[in-house]
Amino acid sequence: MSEHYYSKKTSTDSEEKTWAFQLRGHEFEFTTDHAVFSKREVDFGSRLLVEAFLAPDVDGDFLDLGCGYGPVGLAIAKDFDNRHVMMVDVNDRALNLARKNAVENGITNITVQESDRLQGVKDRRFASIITNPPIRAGKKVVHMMFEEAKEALLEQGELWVVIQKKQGAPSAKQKLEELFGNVDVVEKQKGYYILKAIRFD
Ligand SMILES: C[S@@+](CC[C@H](N)C(=O)[O-])C[C@H]1O[C@@H](n2cnc3c(N)ncnc32)[C@H](O)[C@@H]1O
Repeated sequence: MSEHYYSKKTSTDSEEKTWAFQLRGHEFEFTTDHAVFSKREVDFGSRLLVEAFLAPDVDGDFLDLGCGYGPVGLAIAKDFDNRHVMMVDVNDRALNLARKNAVENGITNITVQESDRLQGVKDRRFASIITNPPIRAGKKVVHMMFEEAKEALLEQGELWVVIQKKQGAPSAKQKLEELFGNVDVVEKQKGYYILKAIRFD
């Protein structure tokens, strides 16, 4: 059976690598491994998302949905140390790396937890949900994530998404418009779109 970064269990051999990367003006050391998304450097889209992100007006925790080895949630947790960042993923290896990367970078205002979409954090509400979604898991899964994200946001909470035009940015934008009644293209670079939708009801 083929193995993907969105699989829950990872049987591929482990070969951890550690490298440095700067995000939001902070120097990080990330450890990554086989069968984890973007293992050689921080993905261009994730970096664009992290750099574009602004805290919402509303108080509350943040959620990094599909955290992988942790670059998005950890960079945001570092910069907003008055907020708590919940980081979730389905992939066990990614979750363990995210925990390790939090420790190695001295970041404590986070919780790393297994969750299929938002099913594992059903009782929680967030001020911002930030995601580089698992395109390869399919449009149905990604759009379900958007639906569940809307329900999990506080009033005036914000959903931030990075998605490439060729991987479905137009249909993601349309889905967010339908769900939230608003969507903003915060940034566009090299075919990557940063979309933001605000929960008003
Ligand atoms: C495009 S990657 C982004 C990873 C990480 N945020 C980064 O920037 O490197 C999407 C992530 O979503 C995770 N994922 C796939 N299906 C998921 C699901 N049903 N629920 C939660 N996370 C999922 C994958 O394991 C993967 O780590």
